[in-house]
Amino acid sequence: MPEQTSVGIELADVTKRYPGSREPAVDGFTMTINPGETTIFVGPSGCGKTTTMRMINRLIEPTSGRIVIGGDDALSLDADDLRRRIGYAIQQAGLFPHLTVAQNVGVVPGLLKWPKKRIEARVEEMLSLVGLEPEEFLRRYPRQLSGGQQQRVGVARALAADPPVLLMDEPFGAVDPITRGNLQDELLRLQAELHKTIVFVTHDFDEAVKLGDRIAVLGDRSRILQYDTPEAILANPADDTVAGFVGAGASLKQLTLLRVRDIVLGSAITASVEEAPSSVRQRMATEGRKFALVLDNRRRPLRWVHDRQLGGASLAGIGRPVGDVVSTQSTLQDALEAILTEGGDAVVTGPRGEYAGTVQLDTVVAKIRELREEHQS
Ligand SMILES: Nc1ncnc2c1ncn2[C@@H]1O[C@H](COP(=O)(O)OP(=O)(O)OP(=O)(O)O)[C@@H](O)[C@H]1O
Repeated sequence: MPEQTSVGIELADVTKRYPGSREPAVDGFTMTINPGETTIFVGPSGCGKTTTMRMINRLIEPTSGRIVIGGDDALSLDADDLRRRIGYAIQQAGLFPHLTVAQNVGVVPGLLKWPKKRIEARVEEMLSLVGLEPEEFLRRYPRQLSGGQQQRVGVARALAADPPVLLMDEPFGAVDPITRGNLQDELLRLQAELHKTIVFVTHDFDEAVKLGDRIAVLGDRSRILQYDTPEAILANPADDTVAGFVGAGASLKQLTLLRVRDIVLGSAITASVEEAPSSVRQRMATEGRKFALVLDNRRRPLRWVHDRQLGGASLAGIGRPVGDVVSTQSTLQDALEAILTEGGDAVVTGPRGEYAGTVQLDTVVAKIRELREEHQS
């Protein structure tokens, strides 16, 4: 397999029949997995996700079919050699309990006969990469780590030999929801830097939406029910089974994929604290607006004022303080939350906290409608 960072994977008519089983566990599976992307296999328990994934590194030997990784026929390579070139992370980390963290992370580089010094340096680099302080963790044993820390070590181990392909089988399945969210965020951060070809198995559709560039929704015997981007699957599930799997609230889930920078911002009537209330009221009347946004002298949003509150001599201290603000990086879900807590348009601020525009409920609704129409075939 070439040592380049991005390699694609082709599976052609791959079938697995376990000895003694009448039905194949995977039946004629054909898929192109794009290089440098995260592809998620998602589907109900027992549908064949793990079997399909493990055939890629030949932890399970296919009964028939072809698997090509980065242009090489995986089935004609030496299986041990192949496995050393593909990172593998599993649920509960699967660390060797009698080896230290350093030894666990160094396993594959050791098998590849890297010099000792290079392994040590690589182990430290990998632990830092997954957010574990090397000095603190190198000499610990897996039982001396929390579940989340074990998963991090598992990811560090999978990445240690810098494999172009990473297989991850429910790697965050055994930790609490908060740790799980953190590990997912870290994987996104790592992948933005590393651009590995990742195949990730989960039965959690929300995890698939969050992490996947592409999602394959699998049914019985690994039949591909839909294989597309998260946006397209949410906007237009291929059939009722996929729709059932996507679950309730598909439109709300779409909001987690869109950012404030993806929509056209609205504009509020703004006023500086020094401006005379009467002049603000006049501008509001001209534009037919009920509310204006008061900014401080660095254009940071302070308060919303209603035109009824503009009878006095100064804007200082009147109106309702702006609570939740969002940035252009925020998701539309964050913006919707802000709209709901604020009870009106969400205020968008720039890098220095300065006012940049607003997000209106109508814009959010229109964006979802637009996406749906775009993906309607
Ligand atoms: N070693 C084996 N021998 C016989 N049948 C097996 C073996 N391993 C798995 N199977 C069967 O193959 C089918 C697919 O299993 P697989 O583990 O690939 O599913 P999965 O989608 O990963 O499930 P889960 O989400 O529960 O892990 C199941 O019906 C399972 O019982």
